[in-house]
Amino acid sequence: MTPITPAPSWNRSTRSRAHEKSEGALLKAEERLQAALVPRYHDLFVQIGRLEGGVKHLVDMRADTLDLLSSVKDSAELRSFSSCLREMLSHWFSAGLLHLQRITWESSCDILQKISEYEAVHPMRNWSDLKRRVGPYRRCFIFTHSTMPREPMVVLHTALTNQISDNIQTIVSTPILDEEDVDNINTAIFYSITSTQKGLQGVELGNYLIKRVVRELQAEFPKMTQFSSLSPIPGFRDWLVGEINKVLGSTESSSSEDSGVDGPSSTAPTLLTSAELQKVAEIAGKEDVSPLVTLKKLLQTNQWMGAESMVEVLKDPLMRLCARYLYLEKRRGYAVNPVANFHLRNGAVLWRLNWQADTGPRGISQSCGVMVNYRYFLGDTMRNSQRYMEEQHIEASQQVIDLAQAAGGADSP
Ligand SMILES: CC(C)(COP(=O)(O)OP(=O)(O)O)[C@@H](O)C(=O)NCCC(N)=O
Repeated sequence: MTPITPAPSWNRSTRSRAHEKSEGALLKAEERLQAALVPRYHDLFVQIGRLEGGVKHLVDMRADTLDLLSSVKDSAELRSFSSCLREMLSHWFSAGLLHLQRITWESSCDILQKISEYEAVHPMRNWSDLKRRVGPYRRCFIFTHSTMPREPMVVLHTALTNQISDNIQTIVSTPILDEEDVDNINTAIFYSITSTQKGLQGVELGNYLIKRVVRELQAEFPKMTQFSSLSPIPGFRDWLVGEINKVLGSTESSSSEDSGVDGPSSTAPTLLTSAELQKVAEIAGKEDVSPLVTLKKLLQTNQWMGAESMVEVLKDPLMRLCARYLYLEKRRGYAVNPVANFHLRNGAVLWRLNWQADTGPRGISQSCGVMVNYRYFLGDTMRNSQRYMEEQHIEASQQVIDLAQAAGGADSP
């Protein structure tokens, strides 16, 4: 075999110089292309951001853009405008530029008033409610930003307990206790989080705040070992009514088409077992009406809560269907429920469904009174978040998985 003779040194250096030159030219061309792709309004945003009140103006401008996007048909230009703003705001509102502040009854009135007004999850009825939320066995933390010093950007309410709460009434309606017993605290329950600036949607301030507060609480309570949310399930009741309509619609269409072949009703999603439906009809005293029609009306009017026997018979199907809604219903591969998507993005586990956890009118109307614990196992959050974001994998407890699988197993209505 002919030995490969190395090229003379002058060839090698010439070749490497030519290679470096072409590399350099390529990099310059790439920089020119990147600059050309930056929209002109990007430089305008930079100028505005440098002005007094400019960042707040850009936050409000993005909020207006999001409102526009929700009202007009999908506009690529508007979407690009919004994502350019979001990208810049995410730099200006990065974790290192946010200031953590604990709110107590001694905080200034204007901040306390905003905490009350911004509360989006469990609205406060009066000053006593507010005092309870910042008093013993409670922690309220906010992020502020130097461009809006007296504006809570995001608010997190936490209850300090000795177990993972399964009921919101025990948190927001308990009498104000005199003082905390540190030995009685080993768990943090995140029961309300609200991002107050619509223009910062997608900047993930809530995610930053939860992680920062965990560190804060670990420092204050070294014995704290459990971190979990107690979250609402907005949209579950409406989703369930939609599923009932699908079954009713498919039953009507299959009974009207006398094709003799399995119509949509044989593939319509199963909701309740025949036995469950029969009990609903008996208890409601509507045996001459389709049990699903009766159930739909009971759900839409919250009347099912009026009879203990009805509550009992609906517990199993509603828990099954809620697990299916949270664990199996997806939009573009991710959880369809926004609160589930938020906590799963953070790396939490879909850990436990709680029956009759929120029996107030709001809880019954939005989720048939069911609430969910998204549990933060600190050593696993990064992996869980990565698996959710990259593989759409939802980490869930066996209770949730069993309930969701049972939802698929109920026989046809
Ligand atoms: C759930 C929240 C806090 C998530 O906010 P954040 O972490 O900033 O996520 P994103 O809005 O940037 O995607 C936010 O969506 C919100 O305030 N939702 C309404 C109140 C609620 N907790 O459902």
